[in-house]
Amino acid sequence: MARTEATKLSNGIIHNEKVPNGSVTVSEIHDEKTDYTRWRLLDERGRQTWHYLQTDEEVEQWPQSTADKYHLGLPTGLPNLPPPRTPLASAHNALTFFSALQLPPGNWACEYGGPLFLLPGLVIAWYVTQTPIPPAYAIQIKNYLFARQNAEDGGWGLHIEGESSVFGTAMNYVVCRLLGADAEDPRMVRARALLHELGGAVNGPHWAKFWLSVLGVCEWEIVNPVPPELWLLPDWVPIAPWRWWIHMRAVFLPMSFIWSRRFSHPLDPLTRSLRDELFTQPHNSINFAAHRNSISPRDNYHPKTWVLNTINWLLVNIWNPYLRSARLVQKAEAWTWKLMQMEDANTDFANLAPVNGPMHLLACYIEEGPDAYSVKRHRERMEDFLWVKDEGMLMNGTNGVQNWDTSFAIQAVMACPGFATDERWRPMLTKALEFLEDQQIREDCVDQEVCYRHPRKGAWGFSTREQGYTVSDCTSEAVKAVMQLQSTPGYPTLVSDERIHEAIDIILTMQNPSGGCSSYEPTRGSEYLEYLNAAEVFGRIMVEYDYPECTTACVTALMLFKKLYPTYRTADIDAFVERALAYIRRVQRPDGSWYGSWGICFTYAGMFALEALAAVGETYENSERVRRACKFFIDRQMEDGGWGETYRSCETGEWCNHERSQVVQTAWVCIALMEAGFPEQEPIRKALRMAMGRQRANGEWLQEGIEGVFNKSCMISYPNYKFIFPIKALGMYAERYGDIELD
Ligand SMILES: CC(C)=CCC[C@@H](C)[C@H]1CC[C@@]2(C)C3=C(CC[C@]12C)[C@@]1(C)CC[C@H](O)C(C)(C)[C@@H]1CC3
Repeated sequence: MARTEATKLSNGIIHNEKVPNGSVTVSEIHDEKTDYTRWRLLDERGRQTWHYLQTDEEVEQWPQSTADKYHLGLPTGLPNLPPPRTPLASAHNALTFFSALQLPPGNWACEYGGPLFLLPGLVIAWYVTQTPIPPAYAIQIKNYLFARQNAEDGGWGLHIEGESSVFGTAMNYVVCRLLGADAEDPRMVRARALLHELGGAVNGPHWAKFWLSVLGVCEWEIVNPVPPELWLLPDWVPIAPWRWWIHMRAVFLPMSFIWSRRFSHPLDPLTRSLRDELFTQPHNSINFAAHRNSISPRDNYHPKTWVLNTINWLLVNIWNPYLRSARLVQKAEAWTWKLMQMEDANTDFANLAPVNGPMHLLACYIEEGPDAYSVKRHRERMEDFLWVKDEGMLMNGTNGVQNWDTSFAIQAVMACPGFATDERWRPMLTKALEFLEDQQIREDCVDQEVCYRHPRKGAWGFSTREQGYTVSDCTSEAVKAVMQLQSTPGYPTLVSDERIHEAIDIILTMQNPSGGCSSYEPTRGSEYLEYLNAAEVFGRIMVEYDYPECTTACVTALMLFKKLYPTYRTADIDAFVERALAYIRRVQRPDGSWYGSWGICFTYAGMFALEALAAVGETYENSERVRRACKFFIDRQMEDGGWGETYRSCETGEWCNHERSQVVQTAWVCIALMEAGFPEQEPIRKALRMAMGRQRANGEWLQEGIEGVFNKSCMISYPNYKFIFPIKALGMYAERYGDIELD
């Protein structure tokens, strides 16, 4: 075994430096582990944080819940159930299991991993802001990354199922090193070899170059400009940042501030060593400025356009050296800082998402110093993004899936005849209703026009009320769940009519002139802004687009509302629905399918689109397009009765069959066919038989392929879907055809 020398770093992590001639093999590696019986998930009104208990006393006082055990991959001890013979019995078993995972405030939680570019931002931000990293976190994060290292080449990709890229490999290599991994650990050696094969870190995309410059491993000259001056453009300018998709402008904001300050962590032994490890030539011989546009083909999903390249050239060669006056810089930085403070105030430092969150932490550290309240609060908020599972600790794509999964869970149960009025499920559903009531956003943002925020009073976001961002379909799915429960005998009216009206008012603001709906706001800028897409690794990110999924959610919420409240804004609702349906019809592809942007892929969007059409009475019987849509699915049913497509469908825009059918996608298609009123029962029965066949004796289904996507190229996990959608499909079947045995 090689000899190691331990160095204690400023952040408290013990860092093992292998003496150069040492070598170890994978079989000799004994990674440190944490004690899984000591992890606990705390859910405070939806704010979820994991805690590693230090003493036996604490362990005794705070017992591990079934949900903790399940998420950690420990045996839950949940009992085997009578084998289900009918769809409803299967749904019942599934719900028996799933209900045990409900958290005390009434919501469900789960891992929300997939992207592999989030931890690097967090860990680099922690490191450069001297934030102490608890040893248990360091151990767990490394374990997760090693568990997710691609077996064939030792690298990491953009997401957990993606092929290795410079972005994934360079950045996660850095994370492991910052958390104490040894450069001579064979897994690091392999990752480094691959990175060098791909040309080294100079071939990373813009975000990689940005973070490596922050860390002091690259020179800032390698980073294409991120000028905060853009925030000074008058609002009417077609490229003004307020028009961009909310995630892009939220990232651009702190990034432009940090870029403008050219913050770099002072060199230390570890970063000095990284300067040697990440490149294929000696650090001092690299012409960083010449690598601004270097990028490996594996990372170049959306190559920069000639327009952007020209703008970058002008900024680097003319604007920055000759025209960018100190006064202007100061003004731009002051205004970006003000906008950042508004984002922090409006979210209580939770921030929109895990990319801008760590950047805000760093920006506050730069501007206000290490002891500022803003820095302290941001450090606390970083906890909200972390998740622990059997493989280790990862960073979620948001601060959780609280509202979204809880709304869908309610709707799935509502699809099962008799469940909502069954005493067995009433407490669970009432709790879930209480949670949604608590999470509706009750106030608009302070100075919403100044900080370009869309109205939010009455809305629901994807995760929590604190995060506080209106999302069209999250509002719709939540208000649907609330209306469904509150109109069922035996449930309290927690959300008043007035508050339901407020939600509907918000939904009515979400439609674009096209008739379609986007995610967070109506579209504010032209699709041509995609010419300025500088991220390289993602497609279609610059502005809000229309999505059949979001549009459908709005339509179905409005239709249910109209049924229950037939007098409120009826004309507006009718006009909205008509335009929305025209949009859904227009974007159907000639082969009968719809392309999905938030779930993989055609199976997901098809389910929504057919639900929207069914909501206005357009079904197989009376519509050629619905028949075409059904044919699209029937043609792709697999031998075993299921359906399966891979994430490649999202990337390529063409159906890519999975080698194995997937329970979640099979449920989506069953729901789609039932919504469509597909006249033959056999394909649906066969599909549900397959799903029931994969159900375990305790009622659960095991995790299969990844379910979700964003920005066309990045996949993201929705582990609760394997409960929610099969339950809904089984319930719908029983409702429509009777709860009969399927064979
Ligand atoms: C490129 C950047 C900034 C990465 C950070 C990740 C976010 C952009 C992603 C992670 C989760 C994500 C996919 C999400 C959405 C938008 C983009 C998010 C927030 C939305 C809200 C869009 C509308 C969708 O119908 C749905 C509600 C499913 C998702 C939920 C998650």
